[in-house]
Amino acid sequence: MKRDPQRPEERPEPPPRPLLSSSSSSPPGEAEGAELAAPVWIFGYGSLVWRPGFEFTSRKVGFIRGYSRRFWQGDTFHRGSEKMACTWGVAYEVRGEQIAASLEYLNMREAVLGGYDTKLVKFHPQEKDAEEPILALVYIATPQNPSYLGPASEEDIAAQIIVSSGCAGHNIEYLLRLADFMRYFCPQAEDKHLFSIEEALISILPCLYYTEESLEETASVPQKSKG
Ligand SMILES: N[C@@H](CCC(=O)N[C@@H](CS)C(=O)NCC(=O)O)C(=O)O
Repeated sequence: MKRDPQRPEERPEPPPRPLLSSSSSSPPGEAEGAELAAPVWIFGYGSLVWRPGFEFTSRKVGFIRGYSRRFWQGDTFHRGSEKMACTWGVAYEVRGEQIAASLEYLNMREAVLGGYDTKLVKFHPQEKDAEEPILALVYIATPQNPSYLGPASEEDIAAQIIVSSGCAGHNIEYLLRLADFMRYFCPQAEDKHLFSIEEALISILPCLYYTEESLEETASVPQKSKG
């Protein structure tokens, strides 16, 4: 059972408006001048940040308000607050034929296999001159979904991540790639939960991160002679 982030607490959002209002009968992407049709934005905050798995036209780093990323979701397939919480991630712009293709792919990956619900949220691009927030689709796990594991200590979550892997790879990769994304693309953002789990994981597996001290300690330990 692996843990990936989802958000059990959420602020009541306004009822979602229809995502794609199209008067044409043909599916999105085949309508006349589909490339001129309005784009759809999809926000990722977990593996979608570093493994979207679908074709997109552009992407932006930014955040959504009212949600907190929590590793409280277990998954046996892919890798086993009321202050204004923010969750940072990546929003992908899809256009034309990318819309149907990405939604079909994500419905399987996120909803059918992952137990996530879909919601419309306001995405705030990180760019300084970003105008208005962008309406984006996000896949969110609620406590009612079958893979919900609920709150646990960062140490327990780290211990579970260490022993979890699945068809998409090891759960350690999931955690470390997400922590790296936050460090390099959103250094100003806080995510105590994520980095406490990473810290707990490194303290359990010091081999993951060699430090000067650990190398010196290793060197000073007398090697048992074979034989
Ligand atoms: N919905 C979140 C989490 C997505 C996520 O991690 N979903 C799992 C399925 S439950 C997944 O696709 N895992 C693929 C992987 O671990 O590479 C996001 O927006 O990134």
